[in-house]
This record gives sequence, C-alpha cells and structure tokens, in this order.
Amino acid sequence: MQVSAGLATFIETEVLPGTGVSADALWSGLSTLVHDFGPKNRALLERRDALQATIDDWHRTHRNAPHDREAYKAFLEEIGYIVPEGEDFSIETANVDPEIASIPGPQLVVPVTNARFALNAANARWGSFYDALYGTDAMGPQPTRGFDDGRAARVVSRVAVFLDTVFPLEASSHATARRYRVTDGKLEVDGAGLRNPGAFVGYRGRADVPDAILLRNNGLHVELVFDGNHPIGRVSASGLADVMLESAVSAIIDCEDSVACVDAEDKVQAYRNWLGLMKGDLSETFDKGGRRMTRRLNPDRDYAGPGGARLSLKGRALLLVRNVGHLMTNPAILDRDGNEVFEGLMDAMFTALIALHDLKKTEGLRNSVKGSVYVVKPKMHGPEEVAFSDAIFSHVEQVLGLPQYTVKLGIMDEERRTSVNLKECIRAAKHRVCFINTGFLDRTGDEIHTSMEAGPFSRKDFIKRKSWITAYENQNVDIGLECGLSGRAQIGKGMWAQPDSMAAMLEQKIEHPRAGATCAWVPSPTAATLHATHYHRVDVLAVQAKLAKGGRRAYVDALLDIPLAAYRKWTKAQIRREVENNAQGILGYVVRWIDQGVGCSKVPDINDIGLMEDRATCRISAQHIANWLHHGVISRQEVSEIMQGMAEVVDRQNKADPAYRPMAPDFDGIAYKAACDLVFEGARQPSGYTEPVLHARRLELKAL
Ligand SMILES: CC(=O)SCCNC(=O)CCNC(=O)[C@H](O)C(C)(C)COP(=O)(O)OP(=O)(O)OC[C@H]1O[C@@H](n2cnc3c(N)ncnc32)[C@H](O)[C@@H]1OP(=O)(O)O
Ligand SMILES: O=CC(=O)O
Ligand SMILES: [Mg+2]
Repeated sequence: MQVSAGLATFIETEVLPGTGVSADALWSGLSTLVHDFGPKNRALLERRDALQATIDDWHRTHRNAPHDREAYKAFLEEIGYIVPEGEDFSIETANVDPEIASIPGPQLVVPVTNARFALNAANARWGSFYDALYGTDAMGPQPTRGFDDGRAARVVSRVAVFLDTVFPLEASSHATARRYRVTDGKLEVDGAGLRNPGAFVGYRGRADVPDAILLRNNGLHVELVFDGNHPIGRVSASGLADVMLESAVSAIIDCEDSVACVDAEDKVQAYRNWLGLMKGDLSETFDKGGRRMTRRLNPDRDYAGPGGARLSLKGRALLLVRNVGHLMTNPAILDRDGNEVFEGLMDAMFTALIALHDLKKTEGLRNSVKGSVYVVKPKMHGPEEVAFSDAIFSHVEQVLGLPQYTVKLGIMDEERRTSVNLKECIRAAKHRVCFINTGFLDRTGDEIHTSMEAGPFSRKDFIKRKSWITAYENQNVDIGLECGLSGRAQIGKGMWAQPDSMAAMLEQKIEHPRAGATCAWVPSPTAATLHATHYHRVDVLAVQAKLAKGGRRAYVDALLDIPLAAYRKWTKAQIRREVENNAQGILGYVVRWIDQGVGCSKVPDINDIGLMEDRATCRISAQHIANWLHHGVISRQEVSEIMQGMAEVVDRQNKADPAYRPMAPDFDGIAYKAACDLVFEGARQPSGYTEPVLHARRLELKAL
C-alpha cells in the first residue's frame, strides 16, 4: 500500500499519539481492510450497475404501455432489487448517549472542512432565542441599519408568549413578571409558582436573585438569563436579558456531500478538524465585524439543582461524523496494485481512530459519555451494502482494540433500494443502528435516475408533491418504530434547504416532530434554535407511541409509484423556466466547488430565494435536466444556450467575490465544463451521482 506522505505524517504525528494504537497495527489493519474489503466493495458497485441496467431495459420495453404496478413490483422482486422481509425484530444497539436515544431535538449539519463553522455547530447546543428571532425574517424584513427598539420589543413579547405556552405560570404571565426567585427548592414568580413545578430544574447565582433559571420541557432545557445591566435586561421589569434554548442537540460533522475533498491534502484538512473536535482543542481565529476573535469549543454549563446540588449540562452538541459512501476512491492511498483505495474504507478507519481521543477522556470536553462513536453512512443501496458497512466497522474495531459495536451507524434512507428494503437494512446493522434518516434530497435524485428510462419526470416542485414521497416518509417512521428505535435511536427527517427563510421554517418544519421524527436537519445554528421550539410544542415520544400502535401506514407498493409527468403539456416558457432554474443552481454550486473547493453554498434560485446547495441538491437538478434531455422535452442546443445564459447570471451574482473567476464569455473554464458534464453526461453517471464528475474536474484544476 502507498500512503501519501502528508497523510501518513499527519496520522503518525498528530493522530496516533495518545490512542494506544501503534503505527504498525494501524497500517497493517488498514491494508487488510483495503485488500480484503476493496474487492467486495467493487462487487457491490457492479451489482448496482447490473440492477440499473436491468431496470433500464424493463422501462425501455414497457415505456409505451400503461404502467402495470403488479408486474413492475414482481420484476423488482425477481431481480433481487426488492428482497423478502423477514420476521419482526428489535434493534440491540447499546451504550447510546441520551442526545441520540431519548432527547428529540434539532440536528445540525456542518461541513467538516470549515473549522469556524464546525466549532459554531458544536457550540450550537445552546442558542439565544432573542437573537434568532431578531436577526431573521421570523420577525419580518430585517432592519437595514442600527438597532431597532420596536423590533426588539416585539421579539421580547413573542418569546414571552412562547414561555407562557411552554412554562405557564400559576398566577401571571412571563410578559409582566417582575421577580423570579428560588424558595425552598421551588421557582417563585411574583410570589406564585409554575403551573408545572417539575419544569424548574436548576438555577445559577443566588437563590433569591438568580443570574439564571433553568427550565425543562420534553427533555429540552431553556435558560432564562437575568442581567439588569444588559441593554435588554435593563428595560425588562424582571431583568430578563435573554432566553437561551437548548438547540442543536446533535450535530453531524460532514465529510460527505457538503465538502470538496478530492485528494490527500483535502482529506487531511477534514480529518484534522475532526481530530480537533474529538480532542477538544480545535480553535479558529478570524475577523468578524471589524474584530479579531478566536472560537473554541464551549465548556459544559453548571447550575445548582432545585435543592442546591450541583448540576452540569452539556455545552456542546453530541457530534456524529458523516463518512463518504461506498462509491468513490481517493488518490491519497494506493493499494498494492496501484489502484486508488475506496474512500469509505479510509474514512471508516481514520474517523474511528480519531474518535479514540474522545473515548479515552474521563473529564473535560467529552463528546460521548457512553463510550460510543457515531458514524453516519450515506448512500447505501439495500441490506447487502449495510451489512458490508457493519463488517467494515467490526474490522475497524478489531484493529483499534475497541469492543465490537462501539461504532454506531446512522443509516441514511436516501437511495431507493434502501427505502424499499428498509427493515432488512436495519436488521443488517441491528447492533449498531443509531439512526435512520430520510435524506429526501439524494432520495429524489435516485428516484429520477433509477427510472430515467421510464419517461420524463414532473417538474422538480411537483415531484415533491406526489404520493411516493409521503409513502417514503411515513414508511421510514413506521418501520423505525416497528424495529424498536423509539427511545433507543433517532428516526430523523431531512434538511431545511432555505437557510434565510426562517419564517417559513417556523411555520412548516413543525411537521417533522408531528410526523414522529426524533430529529430533523437544519442548515445553521440559528435554524436549530428556532426549530427547537417545535420540539417544545410536540411531545415526539408520545407521537411515536401513538403511531406505533397504529401500525404501518405505507407499503412498498406506494413507494414504487414513479413521479413521472402525467400530461406533459408544458408550455415552452414553463420548460425553459424549469431548466433555467436547475441550471442556475448547478452552475452557482459547481463554480465554487471546482474553483474554490467549497462543498456547500447558498445559491439564489430563479425567484432569488437563497437555497442551500450541496451534492445532493445538485444531483437532483442535474438528473432532472438529463431526464428531460433524454426524452426530448428539450434539445441539447437549447440546454447549451440556457447554461450559457445562466452562467452569466451566476457571474453577476458573484461579482463581489474577489476570488471568483467568471465563466462567461468564453465558457471554456473547468468549472463550466464540469457543470455541462453533470447535465449532458448525467444519464450515464452511476446512480446519477455528481461525485465522479466533480472530483475529476477539481483534480484537473488542482493539477494546474
Ligand atoms: C442533503 C444534505 O446532505 S444536507 C447536509 C449538508 N448541508 C450542510 O451541511 C449545510 C451546512 N450549512 C452551510 O454550510 C451554510 O449554512 C450555508 C452554506 C448553507 C450558508 O452559508 P453562509 O451563506 O456563509 O451563511 P450565513 O452568511 O447566513 O451565516 C454564516 C454564519 O452562520 C454560521 N453558520 C452557518 N451555517 C452553519 C452551520 N451549518 N454550522 C455552524 N455554523 C454555521 C457561520 O459560522 C457564520 O457565523 P460566524 O460568522 O459567527 O462564524
Ligand atoms: O443527505 C441528505 C439528503 O437529503 O440527501
Ligand atoms: Mg444525502
């Protein structure tokens, strides 16, 4: 095996010391992983291709006949795409931290390569409710300059309404309260108590004039901060200066779709940040608002319990690490035949090795107090690929001297072959599963690619409204409950992909806890704080108990309804607008990925709404155009013209960025070519993934 020097040095000098694992043990264990598991990995990818080719043939043969649901399902069963469902079982995952097992709340995702953001994500366990409302469109259009007293007053009133709903007082309102104090282990507000006295769980400072009061509802904490000298506290009768919400209960440190890691140099950057988070010493210094500041991990938070006993709460989100899937290889390590090794194998070994630093701690900035490592595994296709991941981690545990099943596995339910076999997928990792999560973005991309030959798909917005997606979301929750995940593991839901649209998120994302989701993804700390309010309003564990009694609401048959366009009577203008919107998203994302190595960007859509774009959203847009091209809804010539027009729009959008290289007027840069490859070669990409094109083009650029 040949390990690139930068990676080898990093592992041997920065990672291994303190883990108790020798360099010999690591490299020989990795060599076994690469050489024994590599061929199996390749075989699994070949199986994906073979199944896809058979499905393509089936659709070509049946394209002009009315869709026969029974025959289609029977065909998928016959080729082994759908496997038989076995008997009932419950997962047996042990040593799961409460943040995963039993505290429903927001799950934040962050690119691992951005230390400033990653630290912010870890610290997003607690967020100011006042700031989250004041600084977003949740309170209407933002003030253009200076401090807006009226807006601040409206924020304070709105938070008081929240407090009155979640922590009602016996005799008055939080809006008019003059004095909070602790008497005989009870919270007293203006001489009366809380309607639910058990919600008071701690305080800081003196009992008669506390600096902070700690409340808890549905497992989530809320801290009322009192400070008469603070600009807001000064104008509050009680001195209430802020309300801190426990927000990102867990956070996913992402080595996958939100980063652009194509070689050893990039992988080291990613692993180094994960190392800093696991050791607890990551820091980043930067300028913000004209000030130089250094960000570090926040400490835990200390309080006195109601009776005065010491109470400590986690100051940081419980961190999971998302590895890459089984598809890609990386030049950072070559196997004995000189082939690039599978990146998923590298990630498995190195991210678990790095987490040993956390497992060895007994105090200080710990991540898992239960001694577990949480790995999110994306883009697996069906039970055999989940079983493969399970085996990989058993090997990794052996090499690192960890008890089997120390590594927990989050299964992204984001490929169609996983959704239609979800129960068997969970069974394949039943000692490790710590979550199942509907990654509906990748799932939409796979929906299009799998049925590429069936016909033209509906427009992107309409695909979301068709029956398959409700069936997919419901089935995920119901199977999760059936397999005993409630109280032991998360049943998660997908990303809110409009980072600036917080008013809409507050209105809509409550549907996730209402649907029985233990957690749902948010793109930023602010979104985590606002989404946390939903878990105060919905008791997810009670919802899950109710849903579990009702049994399954969706079956595989409903998931197989392909969201093809029913009438195809689009006007020329509608077709053009749809393709322009997709092209703008692809170009806006890809140009930063290729030229600047940025894996997650906020890109305005055609209506000027900033959208979070990552490889999964790019997969959808690229597959959608590829599908319409394939079926002649639009011609290659028209798409080329649209791509050029949209490249000019994206150039204008990035005018203020000094590092930006315009795509127009020559349209011959590597980034522009990458975007065109994704579209024009889209139908031929494995599962419609964007990684092969993006990696190849970024490596081409780096080589220059
Ligand atoms: C389908 C899927 O796989 S989804 C999973 C992948 N997606 C993600 O991981 C989304 C992560 N989110 C992001 O990267 C960013 O929020 C973006 C790219 C969407 C928007 O980024 P920006 O335009 O820079 O955000 P914006 O200017 O509004 O805010 C920046 C501030 O918010 C913070 N912030 C934004 N997103 C995050 C985040 N995910 N985690 C932590 N902090 C964040 C930044 O630290 C920064 O604050 P600071 O100046 O104090 O450091
Ligand atoms: O990873 C998440 C998704 O939606 O895809
Ligand atoms: Mg995904």
